[in-house]
Amino acid sequence: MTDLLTVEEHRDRVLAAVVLLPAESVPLSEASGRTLAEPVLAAHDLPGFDNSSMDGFAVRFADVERADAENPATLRVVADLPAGTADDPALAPGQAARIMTGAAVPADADAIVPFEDTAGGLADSLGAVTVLRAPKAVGAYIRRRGGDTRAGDTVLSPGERLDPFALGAAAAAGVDAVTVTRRPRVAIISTGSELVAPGHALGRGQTPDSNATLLAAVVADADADIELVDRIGDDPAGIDAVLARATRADVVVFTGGVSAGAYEPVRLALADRIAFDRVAMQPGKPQAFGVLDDGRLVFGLPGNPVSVAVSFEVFVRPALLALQGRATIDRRLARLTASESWTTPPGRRQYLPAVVDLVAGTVRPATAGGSGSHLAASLARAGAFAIVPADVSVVSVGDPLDVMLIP
Ligand SMILES: Nc1nc2c(c(=O)[nH]1)N[C@H]1C(S)=C(S)[C@@H](COP(=O)(O)OP(=O)(O)OC[C@H]3O[C@@H](n4cnc5c(N)ncnc54)[C@H](O)[C@@H]3O)O[C@H]1N2
Ligand code: MOO
Repeated sequence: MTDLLTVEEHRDRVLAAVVLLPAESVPLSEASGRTLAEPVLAAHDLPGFDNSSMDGFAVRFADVERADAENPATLRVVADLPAGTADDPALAPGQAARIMTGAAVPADADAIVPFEDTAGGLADSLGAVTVLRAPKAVGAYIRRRGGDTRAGDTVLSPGERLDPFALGAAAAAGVDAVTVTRRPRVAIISTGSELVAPGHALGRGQTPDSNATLLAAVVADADADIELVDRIGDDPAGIDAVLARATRADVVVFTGGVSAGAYEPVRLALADRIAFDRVAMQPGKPQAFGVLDDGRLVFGLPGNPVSVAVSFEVFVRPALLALQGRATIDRRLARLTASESWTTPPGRRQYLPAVVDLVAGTVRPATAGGSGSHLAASLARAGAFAIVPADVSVVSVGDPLDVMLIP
């Protein structure tokens, strides 16, 4: 028996094979979930002009700085400024302009008095205004030009995922198109003559193909496109046939058929083209990976459903994100305390489906009765994987652990 690879050794091999996907320009409306290939620079200052943050009056601070209820200051209202107006009315001493939130502040004004600090409020706001409370200082309630970002400043950096906040920032900075990497195209193929479609009545020895459904969801969640989802039996000839149907894919993910049995179609068909290894992790020990001559990355994940979920998180998802040029390819880790004890396999790092309580700072197994890699339904309870080092054989209550949070 050859030595087991460490998780890092296998993962490094996978990541070393990744070639960044090409970049393309897309409108913001089509950029959600894409990864930036070039920075987004502000096209203009933001805000683009000094503007009011309150509905009220643009005033000369010197006219109202001593105003209070006993000594109100009365000003003549000489203009009305809705948001969007290009007007810049002159204000002489003793004059004010009614102004709405977002409207440009006149060059002669240096403070805003909200309606709430006047005698008449909105109801009596054209003609004259009586100020009952002085603004705190020059600049009160004025949002300054460039206070958020300056023209030419970097708003978003390469490697960032365009989430809703990032898209909003790009739009606010005056940008309507972004340069992003192409979405990876992924083919998902379940292997196993025992597999039937979910919902199909089960005969003896048959099991629902849950891996394809799980993988299609996690692939989409990794901002990749599904090129093909297929299911084949244990005949190795089916492997080349399905590869021929998936020529547009960047990544092909097989599940099942990689271990030591007599009918292992992935191993039998691909042993001379990709590497079959054993990795010191549980679940997910048998792993296949390689690059076909045409550049497609091929993963052969162990067929057990929990093994598939873990293998995807540890190897496939980082590769899909690296293909996109994503700056962060790892899930967030939290350091949490075990609230139950459990035993773990010696010599293999365990990724245990877990329930976390981030408020209490605790983690416990999601699957009763240990870490069985076949516990597909119990996996639904997990929101994380507790990572137990290879040299630990028992986790005791109170032990600190790294926990991979999903998402
Ligand atoms: N003699 C040995 N036997 C096994 C070893 C070993 O080292 N020596 N490793 C075990 C481990 S660990 C795992 S994990 C599995 C992986 O085996 P395969 O990748 O060949 O997977 P299969 O045998 O095809 O399936 C395993 C298991 O998972 C079920 N399965 C498969 N595909 C699906 C699917 N799409 N949806 C739901 N369930 C699926 C399948 O029915 C089996 O029960 O090998 C061990 N054996
Ligand atoms: O390594 Mo297997 O994936 O433990 O069940």
